[in-house]
Amino acid sequence: MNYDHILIRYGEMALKGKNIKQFIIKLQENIQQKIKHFEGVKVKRTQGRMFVLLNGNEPEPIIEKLKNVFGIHSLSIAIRVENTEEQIKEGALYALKREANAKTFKVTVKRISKDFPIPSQQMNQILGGHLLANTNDITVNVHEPDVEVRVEIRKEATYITSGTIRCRGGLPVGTSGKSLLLLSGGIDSPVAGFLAMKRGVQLEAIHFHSPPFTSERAKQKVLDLTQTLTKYGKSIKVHIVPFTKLQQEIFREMPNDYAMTIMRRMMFRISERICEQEEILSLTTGENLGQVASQTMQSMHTINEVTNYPIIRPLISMDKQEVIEVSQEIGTYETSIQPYEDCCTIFVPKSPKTKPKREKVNYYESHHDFTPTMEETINGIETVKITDKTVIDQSFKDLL
Ligand SMILES: Nc1ncnc2c1ncn2[C@@H]1O[C@H](COP(=O)(O)OP(=O)(O)OP(=O)(O)O)[C@@H](O)[C@H]1O
Repeated sequence: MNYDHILIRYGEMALKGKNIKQFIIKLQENIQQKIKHFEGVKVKRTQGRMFVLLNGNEPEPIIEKLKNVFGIHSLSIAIRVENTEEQIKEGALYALKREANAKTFKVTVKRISKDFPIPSQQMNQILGGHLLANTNDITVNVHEPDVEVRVEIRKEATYITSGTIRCRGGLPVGTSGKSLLLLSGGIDSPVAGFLAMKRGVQLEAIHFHSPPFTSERAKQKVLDLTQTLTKYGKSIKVHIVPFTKLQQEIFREMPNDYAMTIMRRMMFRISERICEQEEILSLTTGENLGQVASQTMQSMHTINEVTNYPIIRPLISMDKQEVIEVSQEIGTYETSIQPYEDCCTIFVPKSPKTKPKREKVNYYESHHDFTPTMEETINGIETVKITDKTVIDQSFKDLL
């Protein structure tokens, strides 16, 4: 007898009424995609649960992958036995004995298929007695057991587990549409992307760079961050915008204290063009309230004016320290703190307006035609698809 399945629970998704089927199919697809490199592994669905059939594979490396699949609430290693009292007893004993350090246990039986003749409560007692009789130094504790042996008697078979691993929850990536993440090399925007993905959003990313003021390393850092994000979803397309000429024109032609606001408006305008081209319905940024001049309420109001697209700002209510903690946990922090320049910080004027007015910005913009440079910039955009297998190093630029 051996653990041969991983049982997957999908919490919040169970609340989605009529759409549940579509969510479950997407979750199954995403799981299959993440573990397709393990030979013989299969993902199966039954009522309210999903199972990974291990087919001889060790469970641990597969669990490591599954922990990062949004939509999974928790999982357990399971053993599948036939629906007979003897088999279930044997399976429960195996599951309990695997927990070598446990001093107390509890059995919880769920009889989902009424084809099985013994009611749950009675089966609880039968199994509790069997486990006590066949083990030493372990007692029952129904309130705070070291281990809970869970027995689910289903129509096709019984699944027995003895531990629960909490996962990230959220919704399967791809069930909430696509968003374009404005990705800098900083700490915040990768976290924003991660949190959007957690709500089922599939990402593409856009990065503005300004060579020679920003280096090849700075661009590569963004690709590295993107690759880390693919751990939590699918491959991600990154659109790299050559921003130098337009930025220089903005800073040359516009009043210094309004240049940053106008630059941000250009970033949204260009992002919108990518959205149209890629059929993306929203933008996602790492903006927060009140951190810097471009993130005051007044500033957001003025910058937002140029787009009708919804802007998702997952970090809006978070403290910087909270954002840092998430970035450390998801593995983007160490890359984000590498000291490479960002186009938006290189060109920042000494004293940008913290309360830029819409009328003034519109007035300034109407006195200069940015269209030719804007079109040239858009024509120069390069797109690269990053998967969790993409090899990114200095020579990567040759692929662009
Ligand atoms: N070079 C860039 N390319 C794409 N998006 C950018 C770029 N620079 C900034 N952004 C977007 O604008 C948001 C606000 O940037 P800003 O530099 O004001 O704040 P930040 O807190 O330093 O953000 P981050 O830590 O993400 O760089 C970023 O979170 C990101 O979404």
